[in-house]
Amino acid sequence: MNHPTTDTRSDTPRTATGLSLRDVVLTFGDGDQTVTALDHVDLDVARGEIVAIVGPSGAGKSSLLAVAGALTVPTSGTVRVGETDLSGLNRRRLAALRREQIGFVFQSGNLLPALTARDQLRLVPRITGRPGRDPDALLDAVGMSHRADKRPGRLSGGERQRVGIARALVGEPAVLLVDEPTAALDRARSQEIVALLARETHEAGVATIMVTHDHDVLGHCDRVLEMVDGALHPHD
Ligand SMILES: Nc1ncnc2c1ncn2[C@@H]1O[C@H](COP(=O)(O)OP(=O)(O)OP(=O)(O)O)[C@@H](O)[C@H]1O
Repeated sequence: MNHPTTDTRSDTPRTATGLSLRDVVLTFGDGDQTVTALDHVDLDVARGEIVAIVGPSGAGKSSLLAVAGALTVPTSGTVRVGETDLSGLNRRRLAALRREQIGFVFQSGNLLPALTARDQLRLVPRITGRPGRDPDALLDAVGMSHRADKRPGRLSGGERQRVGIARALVGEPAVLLVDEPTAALDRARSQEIVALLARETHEAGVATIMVTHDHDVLGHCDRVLEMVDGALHPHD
């Protein structure tokens, strides 16, 4: 990440900011009951960079993903996805930005039970209205081309997670938000999945934030930050 490079697929400079949070505060409740979930958070994630967020339960990691993913409007501060300042957008435009610019990967893949792996990916362009990446090429890239015709019930946890990653990337998002991707996986599978996330982040030029409790996988990430009481710190 030291040298400005150009992503082969999109011509997006690796130094371009994919996601930017400035002085973001998120509080819940009021008066004596106020909880500060995010406490003046500043964070820039470049296109082609994967940043891991660790930290204790209740520190604000899920809140960070919710704000970065345009699911929760912060109490104050600025969130930008690419060049777009989210504070200027109404609910309809926020929903459109989520569909078009943000990919989500959850703990267990969150796939639709009735659809084959290929059809999970084919559904995305119908929702976004944009062609996106070729489903078969992307399934190949995540090592799932031989399972493309299988439904989630016939796939292992690691395979489901691979399909979930491919589905999150098929719409060519600017930002990828990943919540505990290895929670349901054994150690070897966890390493494979985070290595895959890092490789796809670099190759697709997406700005990735991964929340994890799994310290064994941090070596795959470009940066690691720790969240404590709603504030971000460098991780030793
Ligand atoms: N909807 C809500 N209403 C009130 N308080 C909330 C709400 N969502 C989160 N909080 C509080 O905000 C703080 C941060 O919660 P958050 O879920 O972001 O932490 P976390 O780091 O993701 O925790 P975990 O690792 O357990 O998932 C906590 O004190 C939590 O209780």
